Amino acid sequence: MTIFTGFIVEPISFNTFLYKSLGCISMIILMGWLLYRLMFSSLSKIPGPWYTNLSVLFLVYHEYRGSKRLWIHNLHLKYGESVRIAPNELSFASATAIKEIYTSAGGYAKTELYSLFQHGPHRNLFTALDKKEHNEKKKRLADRYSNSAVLQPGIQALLRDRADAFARVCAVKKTLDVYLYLHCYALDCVSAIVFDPYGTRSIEEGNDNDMVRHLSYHNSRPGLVIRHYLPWLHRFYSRFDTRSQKGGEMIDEYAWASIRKEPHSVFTLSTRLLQYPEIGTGNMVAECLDHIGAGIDTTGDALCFLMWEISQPHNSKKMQRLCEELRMYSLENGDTLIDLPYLNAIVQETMRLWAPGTQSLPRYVPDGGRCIDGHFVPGHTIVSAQSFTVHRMDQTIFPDSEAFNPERWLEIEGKVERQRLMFAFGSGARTCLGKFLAMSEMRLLLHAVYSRFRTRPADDMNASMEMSDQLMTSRPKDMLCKLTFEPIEL
Ligand code: HEM
Repeated sequence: MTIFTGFIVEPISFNTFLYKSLGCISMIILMGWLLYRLMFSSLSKIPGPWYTNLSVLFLVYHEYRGSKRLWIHNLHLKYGESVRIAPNELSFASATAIKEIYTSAGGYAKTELYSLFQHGPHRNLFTALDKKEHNEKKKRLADRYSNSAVLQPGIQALLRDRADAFARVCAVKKTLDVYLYLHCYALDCVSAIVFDPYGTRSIEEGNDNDMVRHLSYHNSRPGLVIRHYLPWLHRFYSRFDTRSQKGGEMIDEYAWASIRKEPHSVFTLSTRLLQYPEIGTGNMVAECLDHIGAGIDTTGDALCFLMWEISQPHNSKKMQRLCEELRMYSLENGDTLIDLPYLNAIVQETMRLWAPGTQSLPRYVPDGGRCIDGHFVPGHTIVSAQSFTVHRMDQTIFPDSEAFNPERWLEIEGKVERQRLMFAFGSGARTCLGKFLAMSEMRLLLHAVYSRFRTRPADDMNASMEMSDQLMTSRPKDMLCKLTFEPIEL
């Protein structure tokens, strides 16, 4: 075999010729593919780093490492409110995009990422992907968590009882790891709404407390990412995730035992589910577990960030103002605290900065495509917004947006714009079912603590309170937050 290389004709073997030809062809295909991806693929015109045109691997890498939230946030700061984060995936940060994606008629369906939170074969309210199936489930359950339901005296008494239990521990221990005890508080509150009178008492009782210890220190993110992208590998990987498995077994056992007990209080989730025996006990238990799971880390972590922040010396005036407002209300006449301006401002600012559901809530663009923020986006593209960015990016609406400034919520000017950008509980048909419960839990806990104590970081508190990410939520990095409680002098 001979081949021309310039002007010299060299003899080469057939194999060399074959390899060189294959190499050339592969190179041409690769160049063509790169050119197509970079110049002509459907999302290539949308701003974003060039490499996100090529592969989803960059996104997966950040998801696995737990750096996705900050990676996407920095891309938004660089490229603006619309950013391409993978060949088939976009992130948005404007109020108009949120309205289109999460509330528009016809709706955008949740992606399969949510299936990771399924309990065995059971699809629940949170994990239902099909819109019709979701509507049916929601019709059954929505009134359990409406604002008026949560504010009724029976439920308020349960939440107050749990908040008082928390304050008693503060009084006795004086220095407390609130990360653990706020998770206990959140579990005790949500399990009461789900199963009363069989709610947990994890603030005081050893076995329930142990359950929280197993549930609240897991590192499920890497395992979930592997399960989502490489399900076959997960069987092997999950063997190392023993701590969350043990917590899972304990809470499963608790839920199965509680649904079988009788009677349940009339306002509970279990009472409502038991009215539909056709759905089966397995589905009922799975639904209850979902709500309990949704209510522990979220409310617990939000309160933890809040108490840490307000305990900082530079926030002492804010704490003083909160204490003074709360001390005017004894709660004995059944006050729900819903109208206290500074308390509400503190909770709102906490939800803006540290609402634990900080990350992207992914949805599929419906068939035929849609226009989002002036970009045509083809059907089946994954689109999302993340509250972490939405709550920080627009400095005209949230000036000095990284600062904890509850006072901003007391200003009349710009109120509508601020509210329009609040995305802590999601938006539209899939908005958080437990948001009124969570807000009430937070208000009552803050009353129980700050009408009696001032707090400061404990002398030996060296743990990091940086935000650290799980798959869709964020929590304090070291999962330890030691505060010292000093009784307020009368
Ligand atoms: C600070 C506390 C909480 C935060 C920040 C929070 C956040 C969220 C967010 C962002 C979503 C929407 C997910 C999406 O659209 O993809 C959601 C959904 C949901 N949350 Fe919460 N949540 C909190 C507390 C709770 C509590 C206490 C419960 C207990 C009942 C709960 C139950 C649910 C349920 C059942 C859904 C699914 C709703 C549906 O798909 O129709 N959440 N939550």
